[in-house]
Amino acid sequence: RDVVDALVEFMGKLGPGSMQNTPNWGWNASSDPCTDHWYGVKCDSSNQTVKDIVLEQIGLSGTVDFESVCKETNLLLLSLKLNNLTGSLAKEISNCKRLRLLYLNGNHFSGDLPDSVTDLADLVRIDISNNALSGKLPDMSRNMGLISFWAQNNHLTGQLPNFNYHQLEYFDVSNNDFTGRIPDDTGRFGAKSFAGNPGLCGKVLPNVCPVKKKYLHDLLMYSGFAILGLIILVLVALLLLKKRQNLEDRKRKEVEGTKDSGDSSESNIGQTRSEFSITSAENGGVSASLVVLSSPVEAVNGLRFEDLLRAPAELIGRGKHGSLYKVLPDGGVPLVVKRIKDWEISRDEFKKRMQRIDQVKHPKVLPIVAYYCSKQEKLLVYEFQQNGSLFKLLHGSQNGQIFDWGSRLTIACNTAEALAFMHRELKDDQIAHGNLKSSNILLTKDMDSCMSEYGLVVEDNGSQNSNAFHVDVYAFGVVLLELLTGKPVQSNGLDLAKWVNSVVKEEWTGEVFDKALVVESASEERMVGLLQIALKCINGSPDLRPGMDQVATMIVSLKEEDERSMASSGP
Ligand SMILES: Nc1ncnc2c1ncn2[C@@H]1O[C@H](COP(=O)(O)OP(=O)(O)OP(=O)(O)O)[C@@H](O)[C@H]1O
Repeated sequence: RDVVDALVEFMGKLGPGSMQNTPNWGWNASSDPCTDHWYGVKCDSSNQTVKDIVLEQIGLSGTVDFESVCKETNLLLLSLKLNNLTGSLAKEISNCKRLRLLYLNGNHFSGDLPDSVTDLADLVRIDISNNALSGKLPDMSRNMGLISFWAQNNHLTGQLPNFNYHQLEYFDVSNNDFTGRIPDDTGRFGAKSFAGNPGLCGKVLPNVCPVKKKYLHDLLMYSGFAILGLIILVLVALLLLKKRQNLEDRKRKEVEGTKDSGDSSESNIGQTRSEFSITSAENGGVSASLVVLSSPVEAVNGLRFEDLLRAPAELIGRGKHGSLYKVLPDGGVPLVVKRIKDWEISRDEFKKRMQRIDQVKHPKVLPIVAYYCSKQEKLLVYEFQQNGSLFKLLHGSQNGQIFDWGSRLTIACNTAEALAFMHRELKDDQIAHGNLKSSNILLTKDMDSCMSEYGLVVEDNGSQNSNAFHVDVYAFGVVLLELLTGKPVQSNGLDLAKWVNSVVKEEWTGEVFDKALVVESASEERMVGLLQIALKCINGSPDLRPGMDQVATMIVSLKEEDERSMASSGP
């Protein structure tokens, strides 16, 4: 009875329409909506509850009393579309808990769509289009089952709320006053669904959205972090530098103190410089023993052994054949001092050898600046090369440097020519390099390559000695393999040579090359050409290896071919 009374009250407020006087109108408290078949009412199969109320296009002109109509809590469908209804949509709409379909379109409703609509958990379709609704829409993503939302031709404002766009089949909010970004990230609804909202922007609309403030905020935040990180890094680097300087100062003072007191005992001298400075002082008149060869570097010409002794020294390598120190003489250029150990060679012989090497000058061979020879030790002085070695370039941290095919071929060519020249000039003296490897190919300040430590190693074995030039050719072949494969060498290059030989035998030649070269699309034809030269150099039978002259000629012509092809394929 309560429900019937409430429905009658609801109808009373809807105002007179065109159908009230028809015989089956019903809608009075003395009849039953189901059994007496009220106009527009449908009930469940047991005629107990009203399921649908459909009062469409019958000229109703009052207001909707949602509180009353929703007394029928089992209502599934309420359609009042295409009338002249006015007033607002009250929050009591949510009392129609099971409402699935709500059609209010084509009236004169005003005010907003109440938040309580989002409590209608079973709502499937809602049409509020063509009214005079205003205000913001509630967050409709809570209406999980919604598949149609029509709200076009109203005066709705604010940002579009979230919807379950993935689920929606129909969506129209065109011709309102919405603003901001379209939240539809599915892109399922085109411009038509959003048109007529001048303040809206998005992918599908002509209005492109400005960069989100959040992005700007994030960008600023992250750059802030990066700058902070950088500042910390710089501070740490400065701190380390300062520490190092202090250490060097301390060492220098220690050494100077030692000299001043006339005490040359080992224990008083800084560890890094002790090895060559003490033992070299064996014969007293030390300055006479340092032979300074004519050097292109002016600052080196007046170098005295005392200058070397006094200068701060840093051990930078301890190899098979000796130790290497970086030395910074007062006011001079940085030098390196190679201390060769266990070299059974007479002083005269050593001197003669060094002088011969000095006479044979090649621009791509690092000249010896000075040498020192005593019974117990041999020292060689070279200019320090700040850009490191080919080894470092190939296998060290590359700091984003690209070591391309052209540069590799140039180094191969320079080294081959320099080695061929030295072999030619020093053939009669039987002076080969003896220890060619990528760490002995250095890079000058102009990133030119130059070969270092020529002639410092002589194998004791007499029969091998006669093959010293062939050994150099083998070593050069291994350098070529390193350039081509980008792989480091172990066991004197035997492992790399073995691996390359096996891959080539299996005809997977392409697999051999450094990925960096493949990525750069270096000419495979010329890489294979260089590989063939390398394989000739590492021939197991020394006598079958080509001479360095021959090797240099082959590489020069390969380089010319490469340059020609670059020029013809250039812009
Ligand atoms: N003149 C130089 N300037 C700058 N770095 C150099 C110079 N000479 C050698 N080096 C580098 O110093 C490091 C140590 O050199 P060292 O000659 O002691 O090593 P090695 O050649 O591996 O040993 P070994 O010659 O005894 O077999 C190497 O990385 C080498 O490239």
